[in-house]
Amino acid sequence: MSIQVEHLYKQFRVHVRQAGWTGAVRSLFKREIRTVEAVRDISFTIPSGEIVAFLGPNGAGKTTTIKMLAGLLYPSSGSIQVAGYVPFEQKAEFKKIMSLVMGQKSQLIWDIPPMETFLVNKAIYEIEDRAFRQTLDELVELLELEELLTKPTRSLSLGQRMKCELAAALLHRPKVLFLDEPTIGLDVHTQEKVRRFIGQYNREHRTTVLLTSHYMGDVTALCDRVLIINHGKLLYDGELDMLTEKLTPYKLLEVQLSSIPDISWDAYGELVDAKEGKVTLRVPRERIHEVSSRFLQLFDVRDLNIEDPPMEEVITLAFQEDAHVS
Ligand SMILES: Nc1ncnc2c1ncn2[C@@H]1O[C@H](COP(=O)(O)OP(=O)(O)OP(=O)(O)O)[C@@H](O)[C@H]1O
Repeated sequence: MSIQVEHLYKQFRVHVRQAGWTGAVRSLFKREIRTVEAVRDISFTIPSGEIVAFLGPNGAGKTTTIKMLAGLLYPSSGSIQVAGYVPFEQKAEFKKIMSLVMGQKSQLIWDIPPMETFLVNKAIYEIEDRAFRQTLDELVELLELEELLTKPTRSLSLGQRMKCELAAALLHRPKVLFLDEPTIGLDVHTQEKVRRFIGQYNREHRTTVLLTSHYMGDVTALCDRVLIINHGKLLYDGELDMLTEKLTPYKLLEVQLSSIPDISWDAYGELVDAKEGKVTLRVPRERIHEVSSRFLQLFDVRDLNIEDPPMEEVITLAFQEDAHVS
């Protein structure tokens, strides 16, 4: 169930409000309209069963794109096919094979327990009794929902509600899943649980997943491939590892020594920090083995650690206007 997007554009026409009350009065007679180019010429393909991260800073165009993929917004131009369907045609069969989860919006009915929303979804998606029971049992086990099913939704914590949102979205066994910030606001432990569930679900059911998240932990744990968008344009489509290598052509070498010698570290790399016996250097990727061996030969090394720069650093660089990532 692949996703194909070609030359996708979305413009919004917004009324410009003038400042102050005289401006407001003037706007009544003469409405000034501005065009917001939210998505500008985006093309990509996601093969069936793949899980891909869709990243970009605030206002980059992620939600707008996802809403078009889920059939909630009309594109201004370009084409989209999701599992062979044109989303904005809103065919009933299309709704049955996809699901959209938005971390900021709830699809659960607030005043009743999640189980009742699940039953509403059963009716909407025409899920047979047996299939419903089976899927529900699996989701209750994987997401540990047992205790939550009959509590009023409004009394659930954010994390508990998010797990129920995921279950509600998956009851009809969608083949394509759009997840817009599924871990937003969750504590680290619940984030970890939710992302583990998404990974497991994707592997077991070969669901195609497009995921947006501002948490790099979600991305590194779940996705090999990332799409990066900024100002509505696609800046990068490729492997996360390649992006890291391109943007940060160095590794971090941390060495714990018995004591820090009073020498220049220039011959080893760029010094980041040196305190309490620990030296941290930025070392070009191609020199990392040679530099680590030299350390082991020349110094009294107690511990040595080689790491990629933090993903947040890579992504911050990737979001920059002039990042040469494509
Ligand atoms: N309904 C709308 N009317 C007018 N402008 C809109 C509308 N929806 C989105 N926009 C604008 O389109 C641009 C892209 O917004 P979008 O919500 O897609 O960004 P995003 O990447 O999802 O951001 P965030 O990470 O903050 O959720 C922004 O400039 C936003 O203000």
